[in-house]
Amino acid sequence: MENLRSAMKTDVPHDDITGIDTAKTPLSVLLASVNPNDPPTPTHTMAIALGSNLGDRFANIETALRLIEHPRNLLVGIDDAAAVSVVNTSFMYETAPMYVTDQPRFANCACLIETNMEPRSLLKLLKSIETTVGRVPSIQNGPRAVDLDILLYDSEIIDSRAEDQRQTLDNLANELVVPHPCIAEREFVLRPLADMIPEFVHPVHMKTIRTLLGEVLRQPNDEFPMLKVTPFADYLKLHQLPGICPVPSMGKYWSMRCSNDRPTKVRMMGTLNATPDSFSDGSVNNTLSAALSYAVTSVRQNADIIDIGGYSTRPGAAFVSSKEECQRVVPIMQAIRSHEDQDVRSSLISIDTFRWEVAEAAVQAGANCINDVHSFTGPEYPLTQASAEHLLKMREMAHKLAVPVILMHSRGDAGSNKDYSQYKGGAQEGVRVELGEKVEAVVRGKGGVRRWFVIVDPGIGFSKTVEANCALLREASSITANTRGNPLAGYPQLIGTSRKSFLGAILERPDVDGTYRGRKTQPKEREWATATSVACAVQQGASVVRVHDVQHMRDVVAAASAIWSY
Ligand SMILES: Nc1ncnc2c1ncn2[C@@H]1O[C@H](COP(=O)(O)OP(=O)(O)OP(=O)(O)O)[C@@H](O)[C@H]1O
Ligand SMILES: Nc1nc2c(c(=O)[nH]1)N=C(CO)CN2
Repeated sequence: MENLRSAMKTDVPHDDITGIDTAKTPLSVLLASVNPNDPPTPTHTMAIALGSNLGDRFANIETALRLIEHPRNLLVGIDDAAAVSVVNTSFMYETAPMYVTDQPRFANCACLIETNMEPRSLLKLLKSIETTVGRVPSIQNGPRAVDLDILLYDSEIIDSRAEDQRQTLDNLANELVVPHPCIAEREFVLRPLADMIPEFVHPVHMKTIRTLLGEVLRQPNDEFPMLKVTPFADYLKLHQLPGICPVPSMGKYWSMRCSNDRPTKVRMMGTLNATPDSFSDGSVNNTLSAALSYAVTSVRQNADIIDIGGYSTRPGAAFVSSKEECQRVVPIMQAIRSHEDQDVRSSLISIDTFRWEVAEAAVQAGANCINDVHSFTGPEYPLTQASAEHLLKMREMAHKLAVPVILMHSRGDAGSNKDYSQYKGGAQEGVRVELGEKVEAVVRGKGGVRRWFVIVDPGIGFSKTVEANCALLREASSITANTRGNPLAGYPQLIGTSRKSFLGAILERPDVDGTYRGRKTQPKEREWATATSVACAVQQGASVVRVHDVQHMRDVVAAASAIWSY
């Protein structure tokens, strides 16, 4: 019988659960060389379902996960060698309450852990975590701050009840039944499991998780449909429990439909370059008041998030130290957070940086999300040992902060002498493989970033030819398509085309019959071309478009969303 551990390898090859090795790709080899001291693999793999429908739901779940990662904080007298590592997470979902329907919607997800603990001790640990997070006794299937269920323990079948008590589910209190007896009827459990172990064969039903999910989905259901969500962190409001890092409040979130992985609403990211050499707005925003005024204007024009960067990614941009980068962005975050207008003060902000120290300073100053054009490996390309070390540092920081991360495909900084023509299998396949490998390294293994915090970006305009940019854009939905073996399957996607030079290159071309000879454009003169590319991104199912001119692109997003019937 296939066990849980090998099921984890099904879709993407991995030697071990840390997500490193086997494929012998450059990044995996580099990571293994800088991270040789992983603890010996504990003996058991277990799947846990997490749910919450009271209080700060996503923060409750994050708190529970942190407590799971530190079992000795809670269990007195527990074996000193007890070890639990969260090694994989699902996406996060918002779901209609099942059974007792008159209660708030749930947040639901699942994780895989590796442990040397026995199932009974784990159940005790989970019950104690539920209490610590704030669960109080209530009606059966009623509202709760957090619920933690053991879904699977290797491929074992366990039932602690007496033989004659096993006919119903009425006698479960203080007992242990594994696999959890309700898995097969719960979409809110099967979807998260399918994100991680779709090919795992349920040891009782003898069907894969994918098959069980298909069966549940075929049943008629007129409930509120399950949504996939990205929660945002707010460091100005913290939940503090002894023994674990503070957990940010997570009241705001974006959502996608599970039926077609399209957003319930396409989000607009405004772009604020706090750099004197920015390619698109020169030094205009390079003062605190000008930056603040862009932020205020964008919020009033309905931007959903503002991306603030202090280090230009423009080809040939001057080096900026991390101290200088912080000095450029942190005061802007602080000014936004103390603005008199409540809408501005509470707007979502993302920090555009590839450096962990800048990201952390910005988040502590009020940024809600990290946007990294090098998807955690830093500016070097080809990847080196320093890239692998960079990834581990970024990952540790993002894991600790529990904030969303936008991971963009690029091949390092936009230096000279780089050959961008080589994408094995074409641009789509190249991005899926290269970005997919990094995303896997970020999400999987002990200390990984929760899957629900990752947004992917194909990196239009970075390390690609004009033709590759066009091809990526017109087929962007295939990058995150739910096809077997796609490491980017199901992730929300951000697309940034605004004013980029591939649009400039297109506008410079003469038309086919030569009646129009083309013209050179400044970035600001590419707004109509930008509109076309934004419409295409919406049509392709992008969750977020990154733009400069929020007011005009809002109309484009509204019209394109209506045409493609969101
Ligand atoms: N696999 C399991 N995971 C968690 N609890 C279990 C499991 N099997 C049996 N139990 C028992 O179920 C009892 C009720 O747990 P709990 O109050 O969390 O149920 P619930 O959350 O209302 O329902 P459900 O577990 O169906 O989601 C606990 O006392 C526990 O001993
Ligand atoms: N959508 C949803 N419904 C539920 C859930 C849950 O986690 N999600 N948990 C329950 C009892 O454990 C009862 N009903």
